[in-house]
Amino acid sequence: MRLELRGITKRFGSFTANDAIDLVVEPGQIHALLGENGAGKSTLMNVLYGLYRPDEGQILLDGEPVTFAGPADAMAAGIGMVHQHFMLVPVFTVAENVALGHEPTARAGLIDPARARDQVREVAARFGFHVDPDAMVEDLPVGVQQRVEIIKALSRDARILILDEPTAVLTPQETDELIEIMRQLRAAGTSILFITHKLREVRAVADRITVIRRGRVVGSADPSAPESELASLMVGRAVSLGVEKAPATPGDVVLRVDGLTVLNPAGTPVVDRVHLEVAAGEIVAVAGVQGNGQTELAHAVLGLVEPTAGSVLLDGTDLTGTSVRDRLRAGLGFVPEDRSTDGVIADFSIQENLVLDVVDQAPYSRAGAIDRQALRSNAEKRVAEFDVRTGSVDATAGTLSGGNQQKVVLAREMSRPLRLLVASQPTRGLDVGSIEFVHQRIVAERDRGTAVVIVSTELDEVAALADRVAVMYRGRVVGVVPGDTDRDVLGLMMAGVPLEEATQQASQHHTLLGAADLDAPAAYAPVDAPVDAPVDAPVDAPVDAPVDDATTSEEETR
Ligand SMILES: Nc1ncnc2c1ncn2[C@@H]1O[C@H](COP(=O)(O)OP(=O)(O)OP(=O)(O)O)[C@@H](O)[C@H]1O
Repeated sequence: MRLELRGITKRFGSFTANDAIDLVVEPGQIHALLGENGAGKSTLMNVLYGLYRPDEGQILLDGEPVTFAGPADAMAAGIGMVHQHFMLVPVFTVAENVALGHEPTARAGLIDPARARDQVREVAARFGFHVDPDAMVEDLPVGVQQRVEIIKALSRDARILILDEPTAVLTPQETDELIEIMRQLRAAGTSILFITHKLREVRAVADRITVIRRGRVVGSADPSAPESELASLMVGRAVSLGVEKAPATPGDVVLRVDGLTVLNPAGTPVVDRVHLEVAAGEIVAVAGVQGNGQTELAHAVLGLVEPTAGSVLLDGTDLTGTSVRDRLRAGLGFVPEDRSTDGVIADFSIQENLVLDVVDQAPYSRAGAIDRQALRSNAEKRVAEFDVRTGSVDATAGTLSGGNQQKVVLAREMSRPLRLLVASQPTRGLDVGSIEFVHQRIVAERDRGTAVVIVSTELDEVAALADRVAVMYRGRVVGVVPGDTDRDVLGLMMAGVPLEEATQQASQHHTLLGAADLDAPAAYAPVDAPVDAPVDAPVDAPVDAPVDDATTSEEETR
């Protein structure tokens, strides 16, 4: 099916998020949409999926103009969308999730299990990928849950699939698998609109690239163009894709984690006797496949989870029994891995989000009263510094694009005097220009004498920042290696291969995107941590309930 967007304009109040956008996607084409944070990519996709009504412009399918009153119309016309936050019901099986709300497999609210299973098998076979229809969604790794979302869209005969930053939450191996699936879909004639900030992926899979800046199409690019060219087209200036960094000059130990053990509710150790020391003036990356205990380790340092054994010391002081607030006040900066649940409060203004932990202190509070002017001038400074794209610091965080929400979290956590910064996936969702800036800031923080822990599944990020890398596998730190260790070696260690063997194997084995072939930790009990849990959709919610972003929009009342 040929898609044409003609002159699409979408405004939010006086702000124009999409400005007369023209775009053509040919049948069986993978069309990448590139653009800096806040450029208007998600807005455009939400228009195409019927979540927003455009103020001007037309959508044409095979030359015929169409209008969508909601996602149900878009789906009926053959458009499917896989959101970043999956909309699956965790306690349902794959087949039940695919059938949910969909005729003819679900009638009068009742799902016919046999037909639902057949449908999953049929779609999976048609497009050449595998998913067990009887598996419970909550037991599946993120990459497979995403595959379920794709099957769900395909089972509703989607011929144009929108993937909005689908790889942001995937491991390198899952990313390789998704790219393979995208190729199979293309071969079967499905068109894909692919939003990503990762230029390597664009170059690996896209047939065509359209670049959007400040709501307008600014050009198209050839997928074979060098990354540096794509990067500068995206942000409108030259971007250095690495970060300048002098060797670290570590000082005294700031963070000392000693024999730390955290159990999940089932009693399985998810952090298993971990020892780790991080000195002032160095960056230690904790690398690992998602779900190997990194999240819980970070949470234990923050004080969100109670360890069953071991201790966390900050500047020699045992933090056991101290609250999160005490730790933040002692100079801990914390960037959570999931900004939307733990990083910003969507209904609070940007100004308020920038001072969440310190609003009751000077200069923001005096004699019990909040100094609004102090809040505002702080926000204006931070927004300019971190290039948060917003019309006003009074806007709620929920109206910001994903990347700009992440910048608010970073600006808040990195704008007070720190002893220790623990940042999980600090640049998730950021465009290349913003990554450059944030990486420079993190290195500057190190050079100021802060101890920095980066928790990352991105090997590029680990390579860019780390002075040392602690690799976690099944709750244990299986090795601490220098920051310039080969990424294939790191990848293999992340899959549980000991350092020596990993070094040997790495010279023989390379995957599509240059990361080592990782095995998911199959024998490892699924971690019950709240941050890793799939988003709970209420069972009776309409299948196409809009995403969080959309519900905070002016369209809510539609
Ligand atoms: N519901 C809304 N109300 C007001 N403004 C909004 C709303 N949704 C988006 N915007 C604004 O529109 C602009 C475009 O946002 P959009 O989410 O489309 O960007 P994006 O290109 O997807 O960015 P990112 O790469 O950060 O995800 C942003 O400046 C954002 O603040």
